Amino acid sequence: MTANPHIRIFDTTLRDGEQSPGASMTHTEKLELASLMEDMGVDVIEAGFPAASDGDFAAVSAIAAQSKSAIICGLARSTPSDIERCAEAVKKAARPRIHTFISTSPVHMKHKLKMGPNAVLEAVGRSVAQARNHTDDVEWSAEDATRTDFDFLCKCIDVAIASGATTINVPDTVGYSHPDEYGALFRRLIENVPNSDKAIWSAHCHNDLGLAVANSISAVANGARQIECAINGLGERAGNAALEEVVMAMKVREDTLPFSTGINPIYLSRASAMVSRITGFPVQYNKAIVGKNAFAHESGIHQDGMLKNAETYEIMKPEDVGVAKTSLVMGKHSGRHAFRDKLESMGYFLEGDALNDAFKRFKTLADKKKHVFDDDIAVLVDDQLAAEGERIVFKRLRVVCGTDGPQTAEIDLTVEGEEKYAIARGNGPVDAVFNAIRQIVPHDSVLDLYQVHAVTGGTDAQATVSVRLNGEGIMATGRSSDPDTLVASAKAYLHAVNKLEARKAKRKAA
Ligand SMILES: CC(=O)SCCNC(=O)CCNC(=O)[C@H](O)C(C)(C)COP(=O)(O)OP(=O)(O)OC[C@H]1O[C@@H](n2cnc3c(N)ncnc32)[C@H](O)[C@@H]1OP(=O)(O)O
Ligand SMILES: CC(C)C(=O)C(=O)O
Ligand SMILES: [Mg+2]
Repeated sequence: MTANPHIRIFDTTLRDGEQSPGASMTHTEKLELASLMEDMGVDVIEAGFPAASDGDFAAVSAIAAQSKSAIICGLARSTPSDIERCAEAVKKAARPRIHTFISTSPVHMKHKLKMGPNAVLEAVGRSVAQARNHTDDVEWSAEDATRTDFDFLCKCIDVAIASGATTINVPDTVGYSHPDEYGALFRRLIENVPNSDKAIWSAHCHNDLGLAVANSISAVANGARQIECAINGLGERAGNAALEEVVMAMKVREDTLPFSTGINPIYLSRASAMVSRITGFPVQYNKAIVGKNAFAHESGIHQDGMLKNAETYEIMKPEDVGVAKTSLVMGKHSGRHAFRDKLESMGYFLEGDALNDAFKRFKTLADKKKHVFDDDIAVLVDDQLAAEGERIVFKRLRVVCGTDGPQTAEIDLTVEGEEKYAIARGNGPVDAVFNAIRQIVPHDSVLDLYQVHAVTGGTDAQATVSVRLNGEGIMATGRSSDPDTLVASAKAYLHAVNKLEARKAKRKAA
């Protein structure tokens, strides 16, 4: 059996990625990222554009100096001064590469470079030869290759290879191509360019139409052996092909994409988090491989499938890409299987009616609340367990409050199974609620403490209310939680009344 062809992963997060508006990185951050890239197994690190600034030059030089085994590459225009500066910056690397480029499309040559095709051809030969004077690893790129006349592109590449280029990059600079077309371009170029076997062919795709990863994969299927990509798909405009996506596409679909890379995917999650932290660009929740939701399931049918066998809804293992584990997120789409599993993981073992009741209460809460956290579930179950066997049971509450007053509360309770209703006013909504309860359950105890705090964050957080009553020297504290603070208050008060009554009865019996 022959080994799968090796696809070189060329990471341009530090060069094309940094060109993304707002993504500038400090010297130290660049070194930190380059070091992680080496650990991860990146073959070529494009560390920057040394002629761009003294800062860029210093960063490329430092990355070259700290490098161990990866190729360290700098980008240069075809101008002699850019190439000299780049050569100087990468020279300390164990494996230095100069990457030089010039545009070849009619629109770029005419309007941007203001050069004719012959002048461009001359620049290709001269720049590659100059770069070869410094290193035997020279990459040449035809900027805007996908909008370039095919015959002219072939001529340029022919000259680049003849002048010593060892890697030929065919960028889809403006993200214009689509997979069939881009793959066919590689096939045609490799078939038509003389000495095409003397160079490694490289894909560099932008994501303006959301096709960067698909185009890169198509290039590989048609002869490319290097993919230029960036962590989190960072890069000019809509970005470059995302490194984590191209790597995992080839790994997961090795059956139809028989290629290998040197990347250890366990680092993918960490690399993504590092780039996000450094640039301040958040990772989209539904981003493939590294998004917060890439291994999270909320809907009941999927959660049930996942609990039975993870292969039902996951095509790769989260731990393979450095994500601790799949998360079954509890929300309004969750089902009973996942709810029970969650409870058990939190140490609650409910069965039968208790489980059904808790599940019903959980669904009611999830309908009201966007995020149901473990703490929310804990108080929900604790409340239910505490309420079991209580004499006075809360049913319904309606409160009128606001600036115009009077604050009024209407409450429905059952006392030993018998339905009771009361309406009362108060000095504020909480007072009105407690007065209404007192009408149904008259008692002499005094309110010692009333405290509210949020269980979880956000304006939809559950409020936990604690109420302490003191009657005839006996104290009882009630506690309850609900997204509605007044409902939590009523339930906490009743919880305390129930406890107080039970304690008084115990004392009498003693
Ligand atoms: C598709 C890509 O990603 S290309 C890489 C993009 N990266 C960058 O631009 C890196 C950051 N750039 C910079 O710091 C600056 O643009 C520099 C230092 C490179 C050049 O700065 P300046 O000399 O002020 O030129 P400016 O950026 O305004 O214009 C670019 C010049 O380079 C020319 N040019 C562009 N590409 C090339 C090329 N590959 N080879 C030769 N000349 C080129 C343009 O025609 C223009 O020339 P002109 O001044 O004669 O009109
Ligand atoms: C400089 C080249 C490789 C580039 O970034 C592009 O064409 O997108
Ligand atoms: Mg680019």
